[in-house]
Amino acid sequence: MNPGPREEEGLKTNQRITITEVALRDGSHAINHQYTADQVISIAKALDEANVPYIEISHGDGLAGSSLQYGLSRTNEMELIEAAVSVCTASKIGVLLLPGIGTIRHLNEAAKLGIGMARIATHVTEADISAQHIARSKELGLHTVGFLMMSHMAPPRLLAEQAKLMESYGADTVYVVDSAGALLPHQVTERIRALTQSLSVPVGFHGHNNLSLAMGNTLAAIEAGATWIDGSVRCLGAGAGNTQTEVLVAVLDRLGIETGIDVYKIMDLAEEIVAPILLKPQEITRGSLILGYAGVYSSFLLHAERAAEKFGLDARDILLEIGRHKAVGGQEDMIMSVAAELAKGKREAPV
Ligand SMILES: C[C@H](O)CC(=O)C(=O)O
Ligand SMILES: [Mn+2]
Repeated sequence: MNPGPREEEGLKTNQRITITEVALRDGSHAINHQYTADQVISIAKALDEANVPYIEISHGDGLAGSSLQYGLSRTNEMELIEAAVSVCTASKIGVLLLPGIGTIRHLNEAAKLGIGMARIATHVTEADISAQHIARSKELGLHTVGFLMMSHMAPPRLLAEQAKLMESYGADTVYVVDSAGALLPHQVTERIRALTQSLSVPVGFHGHNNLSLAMGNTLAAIEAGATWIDGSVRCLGAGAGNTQTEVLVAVLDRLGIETGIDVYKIMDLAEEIVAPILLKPQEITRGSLILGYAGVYSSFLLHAERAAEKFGLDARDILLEIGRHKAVGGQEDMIMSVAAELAKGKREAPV
């Protein structure tokens, strides 16, 4: 393939970027956790053939997320992990674990299936609850990532302190996670810089495209020193999805930044294997736009749309109210109670 002219200047990095594909985990939110084993096998196999280094698979809310609160999975995630491991030769399978939703027992179980990475995710100010999970992941010999969610809710200095805690527990990489897709490029730069200046381990970035900034933010993150980047093929992630992997691979190739991923193969799998399973195209709708605008967790979108239908409300009003409450991941139950309150207020409002 002729990649065309490379950019002369490029970004200020000569580092290789390690990409983690998250459509099989973050994308689970967008399809109501309905992945089948056949879908996971065909996507994982194609990602492996495209030479994607890491593929994350779990319920959208991490190991053991399948529940009434977060959404029931169609297929047991351990079955999905096992199936993916069996078809991958180059790619390593990773899992996400939110302490309190998943436990050490789930991590042990996934490790037995042959995963190569565990990402331990906490709210941005709660890194201290990750200590034992990070330590266990290291004992299991896994590449261990600290994943600081809702990073827009903490200023750079506090974020760096939390990242430092994760590093002290043994994390091999720490991520700035823009769960709400609310960060603007300069805010990504400040946050990534704060981490690269205070950590010795590599820094990663996970974006969401709710404000159409996932790609711009990712490039800002790379320029500020992030070397681990998440993407989802065809934007198959919560809300408007993540940085679109096949586009990112092409952009980085144009910039002369090495990912090791085959550009044609990643484009083909996005088009031929992932696009057909989408419930609807991943675009920025008024609902996903509000997530970024109000700083709300991307996975709350479908929950809010269901609540809006149930109570005859506009999902945007629910999401704005949730944003005012500063709800964090795990507080999905708040969506229904906020909706019930709004509906009550509407009924009682003087006419
Ligand atoms: C559990 C969340 O969906 C993790 C994530 O991808 C994010 O915070 O963003
Ligand atoms: Mn996400």
